[in-house]
Amino acid sequence: MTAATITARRAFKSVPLERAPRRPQTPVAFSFRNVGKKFGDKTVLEGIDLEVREGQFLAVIGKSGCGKSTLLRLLAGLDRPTSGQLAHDAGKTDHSRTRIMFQEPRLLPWARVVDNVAVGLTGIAKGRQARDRSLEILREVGLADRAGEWPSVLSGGQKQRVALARALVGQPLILALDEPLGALDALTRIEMQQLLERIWLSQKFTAVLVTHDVAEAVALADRVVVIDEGRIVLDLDIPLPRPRRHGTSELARLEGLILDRLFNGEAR
Ligand SMILES: Nc1ncnc2c1ncn2[C@@H]1O[C@H](COP(=O)(O)OP(=O)(O)OP(=O)(O)O)[C@@H](O)[C@H]1O
Repeated sequence: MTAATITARRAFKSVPLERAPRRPQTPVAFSFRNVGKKFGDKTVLEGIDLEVREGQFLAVIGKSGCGKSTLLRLLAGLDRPTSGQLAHDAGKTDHSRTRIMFQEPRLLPWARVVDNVAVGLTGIAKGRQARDRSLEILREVGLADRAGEWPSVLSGGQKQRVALARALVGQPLILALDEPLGALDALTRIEMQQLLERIWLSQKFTAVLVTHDVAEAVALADRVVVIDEGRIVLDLDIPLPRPRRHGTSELARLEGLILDRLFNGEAR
């Protein structure tokens, strides 16, 4: 039996949730403590306890409307919890080193690609320095040769690469990803997953990916949490070596565990 199987089984035996100790030597990047969020009378998140370590890749999965984006917006400081506490490293609530990327690239149509990337350096660098850093990150996402073009001439996948470059150019500690690959075709999506993994491995930021795609979650993440009706109902380690190959039996097994929790509320 592999380590992944053992961890998965352990997580399932203890449904609704068991928290195995994780890399205790690594500092905490952020933590949610008993966080709740309401919109008017509607409770969207409740009793969220989540501690994520620096450099971890976390995927957040759940059915439409379960509160995934709301959780990410709280993390990025775009909204505030109604109850409980959210803390970043050293116990401070500091959103300044968190960047968020959405399903739509949200590029400025009147700014060239390099200037769109430099938007991510607002308040950090300007002029020549901003341009050089933007070009450097464009090289990392494979778009250095498109720096002087307008966003309108890029493909959907290329626009998302620019959005990724803009999110990363300021060297965030935490990158929040709200279904960033959701609108891409299947092949472009796999290419973007590989790019994201490569950059995450080299830059070592903490990644939090909201996705509907269970295969994407287990291919990319160190850990997957499943949200159902505003609560974390499964917290699963994915301790598999990288890079991971799509379609292996180990990944399929973990996908099955997550799908069972999503649709049946339990393991097979
Ligand atoms: N600003 C808001 N005002 C009122 N209700 C909101 C607001 N933002 C989100 N909601 C509600 O909170 C619930 C959770 O929304 P959220 O966007 O977090 O879900 P989600 O899991 O990300 O869904 P999806 O996968 O469809 O994007 C939904 O019922 C939504 O209508």
